[in-house]
Amino acid sequence: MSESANDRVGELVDGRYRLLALVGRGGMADVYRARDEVLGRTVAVKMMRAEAGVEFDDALRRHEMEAKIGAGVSHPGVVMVFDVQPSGDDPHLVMEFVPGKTLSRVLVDGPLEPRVVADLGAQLADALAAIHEAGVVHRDIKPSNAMLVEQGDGSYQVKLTDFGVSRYLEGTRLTSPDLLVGTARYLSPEQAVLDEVGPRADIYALGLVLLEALTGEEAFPGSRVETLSARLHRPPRIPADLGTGWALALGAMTRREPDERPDAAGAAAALRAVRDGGDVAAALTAAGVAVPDPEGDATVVGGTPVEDDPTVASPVAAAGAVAAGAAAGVLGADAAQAAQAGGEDTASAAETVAAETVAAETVAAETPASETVADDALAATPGAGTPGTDDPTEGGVAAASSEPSPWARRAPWIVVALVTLAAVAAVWLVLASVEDPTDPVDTPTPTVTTPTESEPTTVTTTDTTEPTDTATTPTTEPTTEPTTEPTTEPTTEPTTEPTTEPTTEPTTPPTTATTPPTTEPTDDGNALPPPTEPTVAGP
Ligand SMILES: Nc1ncnc2c1ncn2[C@@H]1O[C@H](COP(=O)(O)OP(=O)(O)OP(=O)(O)O)[C@@H](O)[C@H]1O
Repeated sequence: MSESANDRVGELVDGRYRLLALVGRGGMADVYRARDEVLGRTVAVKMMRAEAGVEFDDALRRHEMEAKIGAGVSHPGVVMVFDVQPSGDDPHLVMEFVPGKTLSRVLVDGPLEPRVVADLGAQLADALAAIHEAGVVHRDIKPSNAMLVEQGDGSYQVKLTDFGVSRYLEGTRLTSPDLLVGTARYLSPEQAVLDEVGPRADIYALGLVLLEALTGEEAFPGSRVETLSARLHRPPRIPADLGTGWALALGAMTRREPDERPDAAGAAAALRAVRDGGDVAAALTAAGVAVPDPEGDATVVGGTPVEDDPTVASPVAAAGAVAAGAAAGVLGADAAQAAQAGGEDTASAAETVAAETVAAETVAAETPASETVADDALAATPGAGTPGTDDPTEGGVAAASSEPSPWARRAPWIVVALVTLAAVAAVWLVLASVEDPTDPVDTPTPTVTTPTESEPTTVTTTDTTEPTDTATTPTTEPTTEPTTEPTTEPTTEPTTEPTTEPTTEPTTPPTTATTPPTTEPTDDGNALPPPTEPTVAGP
C-alpha cells in the first residue's frame, strides 16, 4: 500500500493480473489497465488505497458492495465485474476495461451537442433501469462515473461505473437514510436532507448531469453547502433555447418530489423522444408523470444559457438560502454534515496519473469540469471558473485582471469632488463678495483665504464615505484650486453653479464610490475552500 501508484505498474496481482498502466485515480482507489494472464484478455483492476481521509474498512465495504452489485447486473451500459479480492493486504476488484474517457473528461473540452447528450442520457437511463430492476440504487451518478467509448460517428457508447456507494433497495425504497453519500453537486434533494432515497434519486442526478453536458455549467455551483441548499430552494435552470423537449424531459427528471419524476424507463423514453424529435410529453405521460408546462415553468430560463444563468449571484443567493434554510430548520444538521464532508474533501476524488493511451485521456478526466468551477470566489466572479479550465486559479486571475482597480473606479468621483469643490469655492466667494451687502467691497483677500480653509470640510464630508486612503488626495488638491478659481470665475459662475452643484454632487458620488469596497471584501469573505468532488460519506 505504501508504494506510489505508478510503482505498481508491472506487478502481478493475485498471480494473474499484470498491471500495465495506471489509467485513473478515484477518491479511494487506483485503476489500472491490466492483462489477465490466465484468460489472456485486457481488464481493469481497481486497487484500494488506504490514505488520509478514507476509512479503509469503509472503503473495503464499498469495494465488496461494488463487486457484488457489478457482478449481479448484466447490462451493456453497466461495467461488468469479473473478480474481487475484498480483503487481505491488497484488496482489489477486477472488471471490464473500458477503452474510453469519462464524461467529466469529455466535458473539459466543452458542452456536447444536444442530440449526443440525449443519446447518452437515454443510454444511462437504460443502465439505471437495469440496476433499479436488480434492486439497486447507484446514489452517485456524476460525470466521472459515466465512461464514454467513441463509436467513430460522433456518438458514444456509455458505461456506468463505480457502484461503491450503491445500495440495495428494501422493497421499493432504500432505508437507513443515515449517511450523506454521493457527490454533492449531483445529489437529489432527498439525499441532501438525508431523507429516504430511492431509485428516482438517480434520475434527478442524471438530469443534472445531462443539463451540465448541454450547457457546460454546473446546475448548482458553489460550495458544498451552497450547492446542496440551492436544490432545496429552487429547480435547476433549464435554458429556454434548448427547446421544449429538453425543458419537458429535464424539468420532469429534476422535480423536487421523487414521485413526480419519471422512473428510469420513462426517462429513457423521454430522452429518446428528445433525441429523435419525438413527442416528449407523450413519453412522460406514458411514464405516468405530469408533463411540466415549459411556458410557465420557472425552471426554464430564456436567453443564452451560460451568460444568462445568474451564476454570479448564486453564491450570494445560496448563502442566503443556507441562512434561510437553517433559520427554517430545513438544513440543520445536514448543512453541518455537508460542511464537514466538504472539509474532508482534501483527498481529491480525482487526480489522474498519466499512463499510456488511456492515461492521457484520464489525466484530465480526473479534473472534471464540475470541479474546475468549484472555487466559490470564482463562482462569484463573472466569467471566471470556466468549465474545462484545469487550474481554477486561471479563471480567477483572468477575471481579476479585467476588473478596473478600485482607484480607477473612484477616479471619476474624485474629479467630480474636486470640480465641485472649486464650484463651491467660487460660489462662496461670490456670495461673500456680491450677495453680502455688509461685506466691504474691498476685502478680496480674506474672501480668497477663508474658502480655502473651509474646503477641507467638504472634502472631509466626501471622505467619510470614501475609503480612508483617499483622504489625502482631495485635501491637497483644494488648496490650489480655490486660489485660482475664485479669482477668475466669480463674476460668471456663481449665478448658475451654486444652486445645484453643492447640494447634489458632493453627496451622490461618495455613496456610489463606497459600493465597491463593501462588496469586494464580501466576496473575499465568502471565499470558501475550493471543493473537490469525491464521493462523500458522512458519519
Ligand atoms: N472499468 C474501467 N475501465 C477503464 N477505466 C476505468 C474503469 N473504471 C474506472 N476507471 C478510471 O478510473 C477512475 C477512477 O475510478 P472510480 O471512479 O471507480 O474510482 P473511485 O475511487 O471509486 O472514485 P470515487 O472517488 O468516485 O469514489 C475513473 O474516473 C476512470 O477514469
